[in-house]
Amino acid sequence: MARGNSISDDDPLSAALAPPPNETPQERQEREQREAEARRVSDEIDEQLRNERIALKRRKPTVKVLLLGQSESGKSTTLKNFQMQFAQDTWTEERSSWRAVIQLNLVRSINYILDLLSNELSQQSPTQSPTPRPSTADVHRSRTNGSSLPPLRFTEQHRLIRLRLTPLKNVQNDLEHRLGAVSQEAKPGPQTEAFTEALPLPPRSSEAYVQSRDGWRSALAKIRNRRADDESAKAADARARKDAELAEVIAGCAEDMRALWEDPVVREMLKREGVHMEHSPGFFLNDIERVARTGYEPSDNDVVRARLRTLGVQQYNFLVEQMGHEWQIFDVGGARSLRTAWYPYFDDVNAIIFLAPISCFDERLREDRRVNRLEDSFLLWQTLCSLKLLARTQIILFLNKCDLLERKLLSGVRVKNFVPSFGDRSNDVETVKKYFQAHFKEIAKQYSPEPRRISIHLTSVIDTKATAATLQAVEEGILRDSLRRAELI
Ligand SMILES: Nc1nc2c(ncn2[C@@H]2O[C@H](COP(=O)(O)OP(=O)(O)OP(=O)(O)O)[C@@H](O)[C@H]2O)c(=O)[nH]1
Ligand SMILES: [Mg+2]
Repeated sequence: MARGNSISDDDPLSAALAPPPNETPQERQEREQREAEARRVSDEIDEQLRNERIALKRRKPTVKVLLLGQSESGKSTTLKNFQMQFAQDTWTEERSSWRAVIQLNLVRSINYILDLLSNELSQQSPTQSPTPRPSTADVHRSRTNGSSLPPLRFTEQHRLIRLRLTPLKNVQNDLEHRLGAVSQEAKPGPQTEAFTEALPLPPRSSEAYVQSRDGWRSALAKIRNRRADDESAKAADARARKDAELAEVIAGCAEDMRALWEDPVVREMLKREGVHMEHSPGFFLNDIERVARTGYEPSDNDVVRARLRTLGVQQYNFLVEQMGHEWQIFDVGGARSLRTAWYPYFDDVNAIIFLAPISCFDERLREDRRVNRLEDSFLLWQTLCSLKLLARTQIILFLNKCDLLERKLLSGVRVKNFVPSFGDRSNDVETVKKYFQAHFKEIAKQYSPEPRRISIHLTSVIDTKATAATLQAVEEGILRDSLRRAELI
């Protein structure tokens, strides 16, 4: 090919690409062949890139869901339900790791009762000074001690049971040590300015966002039956021996634990203290015989009732096979001091499932005993609804713990004593649910920067069968909404 007029001799690139001036016909043919080959390869690459782009467009986008709500609202329990429904294999694999958590939940309840008992016994014996009362933050209390009642009739048997159950203190320490920080509940701390807000402002420095990914799944990994990748055979052996030892101690205490829990004087003591063990998270006192047996294997129902708090942010990915979408669910810690860690997840989230435990209308936050738990949920909901960043994010509201709400109302707790605006409405479960639901709806309507539809579900997420149906509806709703938004874009 001769040099064309348009090519300037001064252009070094054109000069380099131009054919040599004295090209023979043979050389020209070879050059043209080389150029044709280069064009073919280039076209092939273009075609490949085009196909990849089309495939990428066809691939279904990842659906990101954030679970939010105060501590003990049921976020991790909801995640467990998702796991059970959409990731059966890992669920089954992880199930036995919950044994230690359930043992700890049980032993902790017993030790709590023992502390109260010790206190009562020492008051009866003039030679001993009373032991400090256990923290009221650990269980749900609603009444104060009645001082005009006849004294409780403790016997020698109570002292013996208390003595025989002493080894459970060490069992609790051992289990807490092995599970790490997640096994400790939030303690009421000094009420710093920052945490008096339902959703504290995000920290200025991005460093404060550095979150431990050390969620409950890594705590479980530490106590797996099988050997961890980085664990020596000797260490795994010692761990298995320790597990067996703890299980033996717990099994040895089973009879006394049952006797303590079923004892009428102890029950009366709990009643007078206003302690409702059965409303507390991680309640296994009605399952002592089964849970304390050596070789105990947790059931699905046990696992959803087990309590282990979330500290870091727990991410869980799974594929919803029928739809072919990958789902990423983020489970966060709900205590006030942990809520600043939520902000980085607001950016590109498809949907938020907000859990409000409506049975908590008569309880206070563990981390700040001045704050009513339902009031905290209302405030948190209001703050989330009003965030501009989330104005177009789909929000699904779970009014959770309906089973506990029903039990509480049936036991005679009156809503109007804790929520004055409830007034003289009937204290039955349907009226109370409707009232709370209307309140959440009204807040969303009043504070959302743009009109939004909120889908509300009345749930008891420890009921895995009912929750499976709810999650199916939630999943379809989220996908429909995400697709509709994608089309609008
Ligand atoms: N009875 C009853 N218990 C529930 C329900 N939902 C959750 N729980 C129990 O409440 C406790 C706390 O639930 P979690 O799921 O750990 O709460 P969370 O919101 O993850 O709490 P943090 O990790 O502290 O933020 C657990 O023992 C659950 O089994 C419910 O609907 N009914
Ligand atoms: Mg949690």
